Amino acid sequence: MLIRSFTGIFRTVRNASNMAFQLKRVLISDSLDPCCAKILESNGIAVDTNTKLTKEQLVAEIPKYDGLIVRSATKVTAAVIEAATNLKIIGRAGTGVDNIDLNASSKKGVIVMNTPSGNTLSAAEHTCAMICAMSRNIPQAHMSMKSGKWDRKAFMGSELYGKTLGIIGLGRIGKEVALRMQSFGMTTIGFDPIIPASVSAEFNTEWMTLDKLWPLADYITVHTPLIPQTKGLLNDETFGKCKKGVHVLNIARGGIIDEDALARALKSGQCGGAALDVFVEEPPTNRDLVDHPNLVATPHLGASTAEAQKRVAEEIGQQFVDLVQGKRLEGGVNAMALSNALQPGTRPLVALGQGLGAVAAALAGKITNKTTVKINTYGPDLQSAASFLGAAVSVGLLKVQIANSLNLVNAPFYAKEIGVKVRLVTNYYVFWMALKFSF
Ligand SMILES: NC(=O)c1ccc[n+]([C@@H]2O[C@H](COP(=O)([O-])OP(=O)(O)OC[C@H]3O[C@@H](n4cnc5c(N)ncnc54)[C@H](O)[C@@H]3O)[C@@H](O)[C@H]2O)c1
Ligand SMILES: O=C(O)[C@H](O)COP(=O)(O)O
Repeated sequence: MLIRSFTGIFRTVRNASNMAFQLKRVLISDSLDPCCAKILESNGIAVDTNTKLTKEQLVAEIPKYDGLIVRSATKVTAAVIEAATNLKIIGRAGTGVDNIDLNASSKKGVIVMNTPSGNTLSAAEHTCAMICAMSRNIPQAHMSMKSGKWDRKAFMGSELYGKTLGIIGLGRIGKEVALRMQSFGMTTIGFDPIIPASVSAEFNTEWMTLDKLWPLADYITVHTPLIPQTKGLLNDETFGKCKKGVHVLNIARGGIIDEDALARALKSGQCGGAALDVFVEEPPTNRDLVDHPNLVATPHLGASTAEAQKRVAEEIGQQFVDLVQGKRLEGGVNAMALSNALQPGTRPLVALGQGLGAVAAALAGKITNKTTVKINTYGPDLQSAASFLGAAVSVGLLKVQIANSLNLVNAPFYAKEIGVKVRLVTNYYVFWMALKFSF
């Protein structure tokens, strides 16, 4: 019995040191550049693409797959995740993961990963295009001409030169927007709770609190995720703190600017113009807002360029392959522990912890709270080894003693090998084992 257990242990140890991640079949349920499927297939992963699934069909189909790749159209709800009996990983070819139920994914042990920088430049350029379009009424003038008119009076615009652009959210896109609009002669100011003033100063943007920003900005653009702290950031009260005629943009996520408050501000003239690429409901049902003459709208096109789509498709495909091959976990949204576990310096210790965990599991039932496990290791970092071991045998039954031995001073930090001797002293027997982990 004990011998059989140890055969199992050695198998587990071998798998653990590979850190391999099996994926057989992936569903791509939103429209993606074909390079993603090619990357997966050339690495032995079967791919089905079906961008027409209804909610119900997705729930019915998902048990066939151990991987799913989406953009923003597919809603990966708790119902989908509950039905997904084989799902291990959800990839988002893009940035926002608000269409994926992260709680349900984490509870089920499903990794969610995104490709947060592949569409940054496209979204930033789209924002700048919207600022220009809005300041010169280009869409309205275009529509007027298309309807056969030649109206040079109705579309008087205003220069951007000398105006102030308030940027809320100074991350990847916010920063690129700042740099581009400065070339028009705009002064950029901004707020972000994480990015400090010293960092925003590096891209010539003065950091300030929102209360200071509202009355200074001629244009306000939001580049944050949609989270409880940013939902309705622009609302009746904050519009009231802005300059009369302020122009606002949302290329980030529907709802950061409260749509009803925006409709009211446009009606009263408190808001002189707005540009929206994203909506609370997509497609939007609030026609009063969409049809307002001072609103410029696009149907969530921020990332819709050939370049961005190629980048995010390639990135998500490669990220899946890297994980399958145990190389790294890039873009993990809900799996920090696993991302860390795949770092080169940590991998040997994780493997050690897994191996020892397997030892503990195999001995479960044969040990009591009187059992002492003495572990002699040689390798780079016994403290970490000890903490991984602690986690691995957190059954609470073992008294663990870690004893240093052999050549530790000269051990390289990135070990190629860790050796461990486990001495189990139970009520009934004393047992020695020597395990060696190679990487
Ligand atoms: N329209 C599109 O097609 C499109 C394309 C790409 C990204 N996006 C969206 O754009 C947004 C920004 O993307 P990113 O890549 O720049 O993200 P990012 O993570 O690089 O930057 C977001 C910034 O928002 C800041 N932030 C968080 N809470 C805040 C708050 N309460 N007030 C002010 N700032 C706050 C964060 O600290 C962070 O610096 C996301 O919502 C993303 O989904 C939209
Ligand atoms: O968050 C994102 O990456 C953007 O909103 C793009 O969404 P899309 O991939 O559906 O165009």
